[in-house]
Amino acid sequence: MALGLSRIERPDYSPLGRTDLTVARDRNLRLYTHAAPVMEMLYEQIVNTDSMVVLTDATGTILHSIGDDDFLSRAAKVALSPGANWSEAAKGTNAVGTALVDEVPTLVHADEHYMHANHFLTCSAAPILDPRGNILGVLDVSGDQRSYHQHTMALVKMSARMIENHWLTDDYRNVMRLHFHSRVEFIGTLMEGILAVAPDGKIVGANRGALEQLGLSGAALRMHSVNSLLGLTVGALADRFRSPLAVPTPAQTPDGRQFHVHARFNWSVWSQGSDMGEAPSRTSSQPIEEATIRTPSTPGSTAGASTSASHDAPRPSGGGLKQLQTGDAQVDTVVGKIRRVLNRDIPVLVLGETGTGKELLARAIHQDSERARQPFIAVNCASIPDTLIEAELFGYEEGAFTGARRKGSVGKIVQANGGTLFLDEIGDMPLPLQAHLLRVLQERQVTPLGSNKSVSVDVAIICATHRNLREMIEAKTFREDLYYRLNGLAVRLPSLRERTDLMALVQRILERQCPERRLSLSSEVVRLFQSYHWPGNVRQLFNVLRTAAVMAAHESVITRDHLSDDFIEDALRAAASAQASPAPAPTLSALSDMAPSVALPPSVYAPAPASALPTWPPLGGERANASPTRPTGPAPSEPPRSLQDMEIDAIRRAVEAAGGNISEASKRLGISRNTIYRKLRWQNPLGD
Ligand SMILES: Nc1ncnc2c1ncn2[C@@H]1O[C@H](COP(=O)(O)OP(=O)(O)OP(=O)(O)O)[C@@H](O)[C@H]1O
Repeated sequence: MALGLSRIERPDYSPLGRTDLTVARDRNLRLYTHAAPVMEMLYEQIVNTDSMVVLTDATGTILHSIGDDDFLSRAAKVALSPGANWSEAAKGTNAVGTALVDEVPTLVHADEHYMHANHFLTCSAAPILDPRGNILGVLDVSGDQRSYHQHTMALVKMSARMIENHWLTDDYRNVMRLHFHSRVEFIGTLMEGILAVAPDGKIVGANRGALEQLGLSGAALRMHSVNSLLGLTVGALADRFRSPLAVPTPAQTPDGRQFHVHARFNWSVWSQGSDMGEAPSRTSSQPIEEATIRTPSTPGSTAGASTSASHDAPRPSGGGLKQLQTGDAQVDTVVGKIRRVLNRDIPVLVLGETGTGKELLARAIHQDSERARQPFIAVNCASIPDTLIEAELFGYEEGAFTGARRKGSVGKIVQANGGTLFLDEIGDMPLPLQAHLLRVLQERQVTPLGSNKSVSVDVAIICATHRNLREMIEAKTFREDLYYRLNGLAVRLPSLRERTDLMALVQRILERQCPERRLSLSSEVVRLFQSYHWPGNVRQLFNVLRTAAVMAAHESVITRDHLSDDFIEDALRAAASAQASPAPAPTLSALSDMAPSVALPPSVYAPAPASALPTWPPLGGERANASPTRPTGPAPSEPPRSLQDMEIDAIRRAVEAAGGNISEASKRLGISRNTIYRKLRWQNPLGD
């Protein structure tokens, strides 16, 4: 089975030990602080209904629960108690685990649970997201399935929203918040949208109500300023809403939606800290005091050749992304896309063959960003042994290891705090570490190995790989959830043979290498270069030119004599075979179908077209006496079944075959996860 789970066994009740649970609770103290009063209120609504209220962290581990005594003891028997993990990996389909994966409110009722032991439950869960869309945890009401009530889900959703709104207000207490709704009387209620606005007018955070009313994703919203979105300026809002008596002002979005807007801000903080053009001092969702932590690199670090850092580098004036533009349209497109997400806290995934300049691009992004004066830390996941990479990334406490490394070390993630972390060859990161990294990205906190104290971090993430991550996901060697977390914007750097600016690139490299003399190429070398396939991409070109420039010490033209013999041989062979065979199509990298250049968040992925459906298992094949591979319809003696029934049967069987793993089943069927849930619930006797 895909997740190694058995449907019929009792769930493995192996909760976290006391210490681990304490650590998990400490780490999520802020979540608990916001959630606890809301959980009490929620419980008051469901008391005496054989139910309980559950709070989990972003990994699905139960942090806290309150409920009816009788039900709590029954729930404990299926590990529905603090310390137990309810991720899909641990329990198969269940409301908490599925809400975590889908990041939407989820009801899982009775036998919709993957494990038989959980069939007595009905569970309504809603994810709790921070204002940047990072998942913080899940709020859930679980009860005896016989006590199901359709209002429970609505209550859970509203409660999760309440926690999110508290979190947002707390996060952005020192910036301006816009509370808005299309109906003025809804301002101040749970239905209102809230936007956090930086002093320069950029939108830096939003609650769920805002996304819903504006019909925009968090990422799309962060591309806007309050002016471009609502036609209002921060200055005018500040002037108007300084008075506590100010009434909401009307505003309209570019697509014609009309709202009433009320701005709230702390005038004394605002007037001191803002000159209306300044970027926010705090761009993350952390409290102010946490966001200012800067931890220097320690001597115990094992940086070596695989990691590099540039601390407090002066912000270069003409460098950055512009220097990469030498006339190739594909590179221009990549740079254009990146410019649009710059400083928007959107993780960038750079795809491309080795030597195409992925790290150079990452450095350029950092240099052009507001983080340019903070560290740029590059970690090559492929060149660090698996056994060291965890310590390298997350750091370790003094005494966590014996021997030379006993001194303790600040991990690379903490070193990058405030700046940019570049994870090169992310596809080479071992699976267990992928889970650890995902946790850090979700919680924005790092706990060094051997320590029980976590450090808050604020890093921009850029990853790169030459591997096909989609294939790795299929092969289960790369986590899908991490892929989506890292892939805010995926861009592919073209291989050198696809680029149309070879000669401009040559010129740029020669100018950089020998600024004191003007070097050019002989026409023979130009021809050789143009017919060559450059398997090592720009890195190879760079090396060939560096050698040639040295060889041509006192000359101004690089000729064939200045090139190394093996390169000439290789290039001539390539030129000869190109002449012998009909002109080959430019060898597009195998990566070309790896990812769209702009990655859409999972929620925007369209279901596969109907033509992708033939992987469906044969319809009707699940009946006891039918061969599972026989593509037959129902036996003639049976009453004809509706298409709808057959479709649902097929979905059920695919889910079964995928071991309860809905993601896997959706891939096999070529339909979205949501469609699976919708279709299966269609049959739900409770009609949800
Ligand atoms: N646009 C460019 N202009 C000048 N030099 C470049 C350019 N792109 C790449 N290079 C040079 O090519 C070499 C390889 O670049 P880089 O390390 O960024 O590639 P990469 O794709 O990250 O490689 P790998 O996949 O092996 O990690 C570096 O020496 C870099 O300076």
